[in-house]
This record gives sequence, structure tokens and C-alpha cells, in this order.
Amino acid sequence: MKITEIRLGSISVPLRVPFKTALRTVTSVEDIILEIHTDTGAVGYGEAPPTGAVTGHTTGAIVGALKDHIIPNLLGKDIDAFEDLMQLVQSCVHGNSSAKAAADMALWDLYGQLYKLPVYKLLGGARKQLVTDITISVNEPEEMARDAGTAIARGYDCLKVKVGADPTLDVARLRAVREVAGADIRLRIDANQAWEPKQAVRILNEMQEQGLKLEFVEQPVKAHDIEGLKYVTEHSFVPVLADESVFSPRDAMRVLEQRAADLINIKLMKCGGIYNALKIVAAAEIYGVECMIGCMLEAKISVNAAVELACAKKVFTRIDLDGPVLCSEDPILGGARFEEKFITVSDEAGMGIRGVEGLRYLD
Ligand SMILES: C[C@H](N)C(=O)N[C@H](CCC(=O)O)C(=O)O
Ligand SMILES: [Mg+2]
Repeated sequence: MKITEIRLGSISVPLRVPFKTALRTVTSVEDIILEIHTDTGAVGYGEAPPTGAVTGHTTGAIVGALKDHIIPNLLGKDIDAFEDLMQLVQSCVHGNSSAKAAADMALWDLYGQLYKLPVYKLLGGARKQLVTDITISVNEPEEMARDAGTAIARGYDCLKVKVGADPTLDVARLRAVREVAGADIRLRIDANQAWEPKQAVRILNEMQEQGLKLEFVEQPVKAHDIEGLKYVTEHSFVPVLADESVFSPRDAMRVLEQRAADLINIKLMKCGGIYNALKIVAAAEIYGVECMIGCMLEAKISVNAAVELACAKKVFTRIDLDGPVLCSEDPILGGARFEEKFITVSDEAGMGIRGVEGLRYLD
């Protein structure tokens, strides 16, 4: 199976409600789509969201890395030389993990099609279904309570509550959400780097003292502040999950070795795809640290790739793959079935993506 052509396109999908974190506000998903065509007629699909405020990867950066580096290196290559292709994607350009993730997942899609196996089975096949949380954007407490009520009415029993934009409101935000949620709904929070270490410990311990019962806090402090992350992990009653502090397998090793967090959030866009995600999975397993599988604000091709990975490996005990259910429509044909909190992986060879409605080709 030889690569004959690689095409880029873009999609625009409106969100149900604006997505707001301490880092950014967006009202639609605007993703780059990659199609890898082969001489057998098989097509592999990839996707990358521009998340400049989180990863530094703008639309231009993703398209540039793909057009100038990744695509020229892949054209004409044989999918069967899979390990070579994986290393090529990671080594042909520095950084640019989102563009690399798009290429990586399209290649895994083709590799599965070549050997007629779903990717999640190729990688271990631990399960077929996941249950995701859903994100509540950071807003005034009353609006967050309303959004939490809507999410619970849709059947979600685990809410990922964004905090950190004006931290003085954070305890009130959680109180308002917990009041609507009752005692049984799980609440996890994500500060997206907004707090200072001591401030984080103060806020978290106050939340616990008020009986708000948090499952964990995600990325309380700046991404680069591993010492601060460790400080919060050691001084707060709430378990800490590292998100923006862990992009690459090397980042993961540092956090694991220093015991700077209790949990790690693996996202394909941060680590450059499944090839590198598997290295983080192995490291976390060795250190006995459980992982969350997460996503950026992404549509279903790239979240589908994360579903394949999460269904393969048991280390993923927390699931945050709500990108598609935050969207008001789904232009992606095939792949996993998203039925509110329930996600069922596709049993088709590769990743099961069949096409994209309304794709605007860039060439
Ligand atoms: C969408 C997902 N639930 C989520 O909250 N991801 C964010 C980053 C999303 C973005 O800004 O695109 C996170 O975990 O920090
Ligand atoms: Mg996060």
C-alpha cells in the first residue's frame, strides 16, 4: 500500500455554547483535515485543531508543518514500512505536535486497513466502550449552574468544570455547580494554569472543606512550573492531574520521576499522536500512575483516534473526550458512535472514518 497523494482541507463546526477556559474562548471548531490516499484506494484520515493559546499551533503553523515538512517526506512511501514512517513524522520537523498527530493518526488508520484490524485491537483491545465527562465552561456561577443542569439532563454524570478566570469566584462557582449536581455527580475541575501554587492549595482546600467533593484538579499552575505542580500535589487534599505540563514523553518522564502529579492527561495533539502516546502510556504504567485521555476542542476524526487508543489500554481510567458532543453538528462520517456520555469504538478496519461532509479543500 503506497502513498500516492495527500490532501488538506478545513472544517468549521459551530459549538452548542461558547467554550471558555482560563486560556481562551471559542465559538466554533475550525480544524485542519488531512487525507492520505494510497494506490489501493484506501484513504487514511487525520485532523488537527489550531489551539494557539494552548499549544502555540495556529492554523498557519499546522498547514505549514504539513505542507513543507511532513507531506513531502511521506509521499511515495509504503505503509508497510510503518515504524520508519512513524519515526519520519516525528523527526522531519521540530515541535508541531498537532500537525504530527494528524499525520500519525492517518497512518495508523491505513495500517489498520492494510492488516484488516481496527486500531484499538492492534494496540491491545481492552474494551469497546468509554464513558466521557462533559466540560462546563468558566462563567459567572449562575450560568455555570445552568450549564451543569443542562449537562445532567443530557445524561452526563461526570462534569469537568473550568475555573481560573477570576479566581476569586472559583469557590462560588463550584458551590453553585455542586448545588445543582447533588452528591452523586462526579466533579473534576480544570484551572488551565491560572493559579499560583500557594493560591491553588488555598482554593482547593477551601473547596474540600466546604464539602464540594472534587475528584481531581487539572493543571492548577503554569505548564513550566513543575516545582509548583509538585507543591500543589504534596499540599492539597485534592489529587492533581498534569495536563499542559506534559506534552512529550520526555515531559511525562520528568513529572513521573519527580512525582509532581498524581495523574497525567494524554492528548494526541500535545504528544504528536499515538506513536508517542504509547510511550507515555508505558512510562505511566511503570510508575503506577493512571491517565486521562483528553482532547482539545476537536471534531470527531481526531477524537476518534483518541477513542481507539483509550479502548486499547487500561491505564486510561479517566475519559475527557467531549469534543464532538460540544459541537452542534457532526460532519464526520463513520468512526466511533457518540451517544452523549457513551462512546462505542468502531469495529471497522483502521479507524472507520469514511469521509467528511462539507470539507473545504485547501489545494
Ligand atoms: C475539550 C476538553 N474537554 C478540554 O477541556 N480540553 C482543554 C483544552 C481545550 C482547548 O482549549 O481546546 C483542557 O483539558 O485543558
Ligand atoms: Mg486541561
